[in-house]
Amino acid sequence: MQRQSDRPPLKVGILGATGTVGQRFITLLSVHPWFTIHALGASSRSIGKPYATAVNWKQVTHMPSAVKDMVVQECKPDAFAECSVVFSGLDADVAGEIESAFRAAELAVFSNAKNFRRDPHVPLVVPLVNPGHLSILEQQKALHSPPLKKGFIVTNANCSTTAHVIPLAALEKKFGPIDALMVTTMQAISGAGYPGVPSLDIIDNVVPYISGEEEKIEWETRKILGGISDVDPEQPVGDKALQQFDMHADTPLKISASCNRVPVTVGHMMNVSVQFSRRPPPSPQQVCEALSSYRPDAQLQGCPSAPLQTITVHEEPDRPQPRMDRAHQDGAGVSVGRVRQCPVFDIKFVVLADNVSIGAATSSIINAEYAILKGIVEG
Ligand SMILES: NC(=O)C1=CN([C@@H]2O[C@H](COP(=O)(O)OP(=O)(O)OC[C@H]3O[C@@H](n4cnc5c(N)ncnc54)[C@H](OP(=O)(O)O)[C@@H]3O)[C@@H](O)[C@H]2O)C=CC1
Ligand SMILES: N[C@@H](CC(=O)OP(=O)(O)O)C(=O)O
Repeated sequence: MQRQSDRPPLKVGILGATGTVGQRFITLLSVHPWFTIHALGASSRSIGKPYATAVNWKQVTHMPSAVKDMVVQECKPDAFAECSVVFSGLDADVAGEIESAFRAAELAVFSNAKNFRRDPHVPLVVPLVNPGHLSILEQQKALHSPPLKKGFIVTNANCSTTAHVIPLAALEKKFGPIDALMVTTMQAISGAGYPGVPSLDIIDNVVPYISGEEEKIEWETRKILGGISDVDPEQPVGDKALQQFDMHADTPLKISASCNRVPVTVGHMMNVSVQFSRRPPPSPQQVCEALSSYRPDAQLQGCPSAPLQTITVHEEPDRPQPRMDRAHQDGAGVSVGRVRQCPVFDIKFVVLADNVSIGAATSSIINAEYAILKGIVEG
C-alpha cells in the first residue's frame, strides 16, 4: 500500500526533543515527506522556553527554522492530542511512566527507550529486520486496561543490537538459523547521550564496560530474530489466539557480547563471529552476496526513510571506519567489511552503524512509516 502524495502531512510530536536522539528526530522530521512537527516535549528544565533557547544544539546540520520558536511542552498527553504519531527520545528514568500515559491517552508511541522492550505485548522492532512483529499491537491494545482503540507503544532496539541484527537477519534469511554468535563492540560516546562520558574518562582511553549493554544485546537479539507463536488457542484475545515472542526458541541462539566505549563521537562498530546450523557453512563470498542483496520489507513496501542499500559491503581491508562511513545514506543503513572465515566459528566480519540515526531516530521513523503503510496508524 502506498501513501497518496496529495494527503496532508501528519502531525507528529517528539518527547525528549532536546536530547541527542530528540535533536536527530528534529533534523530528520523537519524534511520528512509525510510528517510535520507539531509538539515538542522535554523536562522542567526546558518547559515553556522556545526550543532554540532550551536546546544545546549538537547536530552537524543547522537547527531547522520551523522548530526554533516552538515552545517546549510538558510531557503530558494534552499538548500532543492532535499528533498521529509521538516519537520518544526520553531518558529511560522517566520514559516508562510518560510513555504509558501517552498510550493510555490513545496516542501511538514509537520509543527509543529501553523500558518496554521486554514487555511481552510490546514489539521490539528494528524496521530493516522484523516490522512483522507490529502484528502484536492488536493484542497489546486489547489487553490494556481499559482496552485501547489507537494507543500503543512500539520500541526500537538498543543501538548496538540494531547494528548487528541487520546483517544477522540477512544471513538467517539466506542460510538459515545462526546457532552461536560472539560480538565485541566499540561504541561511540554519543551513545551515552549528552554530555555523556566525561572527557577525562574517554580521551586517550577505552572503557571496557557499559552498564547493562551486554545483557541487552544478548536478550534483544533473540526477541528480534525470533518469531511470534500462538500460546493457547483456548484463551483467545478477541478472535485470535494469545500470542508470544518465541525468542528464537526452535533453534536456540547462544550469544556472548562484550562492550567497550571508545573515543569516537558517532558510530558504533562491532566485531561479529557467527556459527550457522547448516553444514557446510556458507563461504565468505556467499555471505558478501547475501548481505549486499538483502532487501527488507520496509524498503520493498516503500518506507521513505528506508535506505536504498540496507547493507553496504566493503571490499577494502580497512573499512568500514566510523569517520568515513557513518554518514553514508544519512546513517540509515549499516556498513559491513572484513568478511572472512573464522577459525573458531564459521564467518567473522565488522559492522558499523550510526547509533543516533539507524541506531535510534531513523529506526523509530521507519517503524512509524511502516505502521502507516500497513494501516496500523491512520495515515
Ligand atoms: N544516544 C543514542 O545513541 C541512543 C539512545 N537511546 C535511548 O534514547 C533515549 C534518549 O537518549 P539520548 O537522546 O541519548 O539522551 P539525552 O540525555 O541526550 O536526552 C534525554 C532527553 O530526555 C529529556 N528528559 C530528561 N528528564 C526528563 C523528565 N523528567 N521529563 C521529561 N523529559 C525529560 C531531556 O530533556 P531536557 O533537555 O529538558 O533535560 C532530553 O530531551 C534514552 O532512553 C536512550 O537510552 C537509544 C539508542 C541510541
Ligand atoms: N547504551 C547505549 C545507548 C542507549 O541508550 O542504549 P539503550 O537505549 O539500550 O539504553 C550506548 O551507550 O551506546
